Amino acid sequence: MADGKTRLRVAVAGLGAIGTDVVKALDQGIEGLMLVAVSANSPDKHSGWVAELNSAPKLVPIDGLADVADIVVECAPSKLVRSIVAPVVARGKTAVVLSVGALLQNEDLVDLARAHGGQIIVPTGALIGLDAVTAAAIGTIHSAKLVTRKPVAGLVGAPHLVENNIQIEGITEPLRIFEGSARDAAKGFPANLNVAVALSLAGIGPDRTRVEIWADPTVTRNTHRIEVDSDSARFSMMIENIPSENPKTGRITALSVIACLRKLRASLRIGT
Ligand SMILES: NC(=O)C1=CN([C@@H]2O[C@H](COP(=O)(O)OP(=O)(O)OC[C@H]3O[C@@H](n4cnc5c(N)ncnc54)[C@H](O)[C@@H]3O)[C@@H](O)[C@H]2O)C=CC1
Ligand SMILES: O=C([O-])CC(=O)C(=O)O
Repeated sequence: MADGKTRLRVAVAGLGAIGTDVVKALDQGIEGLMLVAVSANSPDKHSGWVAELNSAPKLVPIDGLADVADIVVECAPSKLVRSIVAPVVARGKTAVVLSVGALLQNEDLVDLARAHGGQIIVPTGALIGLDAVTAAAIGTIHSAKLVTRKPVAGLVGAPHLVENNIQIEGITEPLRIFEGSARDAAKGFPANLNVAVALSLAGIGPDRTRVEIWADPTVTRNTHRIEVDSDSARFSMMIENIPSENPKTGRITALSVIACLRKLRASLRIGT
């Protein structure tokens, strides 16, 4: 549990575009939290800068994180979600999950958390407006839709494109490459459309949430527009994300995680 000063111990799994920024923010200090451990695929690559952090977190394999932390932040490839999250929630601890698309294939993790008093937190991440969506979902949401436009570099290699032999390299005009449910979007674009699943889990679920994906050579930003109609409000919102060093991931994603961590123990908490 928390240390003597009641600071919660935090570990970060995955030191890529998101994890590196989250680790640095934790090291700079977040009220009520302390960085204790990180996991990397190639620890040697990271040992230098990690050792220079003020908090000097331990480098441990992902299966050791639940032993040393109260909160584990998953920022790793989606195939690792189960091995990172299951031991955490089974000990009644908190997992912050970024690879939210993978939760659809691992829905029992939520049952595991419920059974053991753990919690899975999905930050708004690269999206916008989940506060309004969760509020509207207390009433009745009639429809929810996401339209995503990404530069080609943010989509190449996605299984949906490979399996359907859809060529997007060299296109000169926007091309709609997918239309369907959030569930199918997550299967076809596991590293590119976490936002679709986040929207669906906040609202009306992965089968009723509609998704359109465009490969768009005219945009430089990962652009997401949500359109929601409910018995309390109708709203549409758009976010244009500047890609991070990983072109699939918007820069704001790491900032959303940091904001989410700040809220955990903040004296003043704004927003749902
Ligand atoms: N919820 C959201 O809004 C968003 C979610 N994402 C998702 O978040 C996850 C992380 O994204 P990025 O940081 O951009 O990815 P990234 O590819 O930049 O970083 C992932 C890191 O995990 C490391 N890794 C691989 N195997 C590991 C292991 N066994 N142990 C520890 N580390 C390991 C990789 O070496 C890499 O450094 C991805 O699944 C991505 O799809 C990305 C953007 C938005
Ligand atoms: O949802 C994702 O996986 C990433 C994304 O679209 C973004 O960062 O804009």
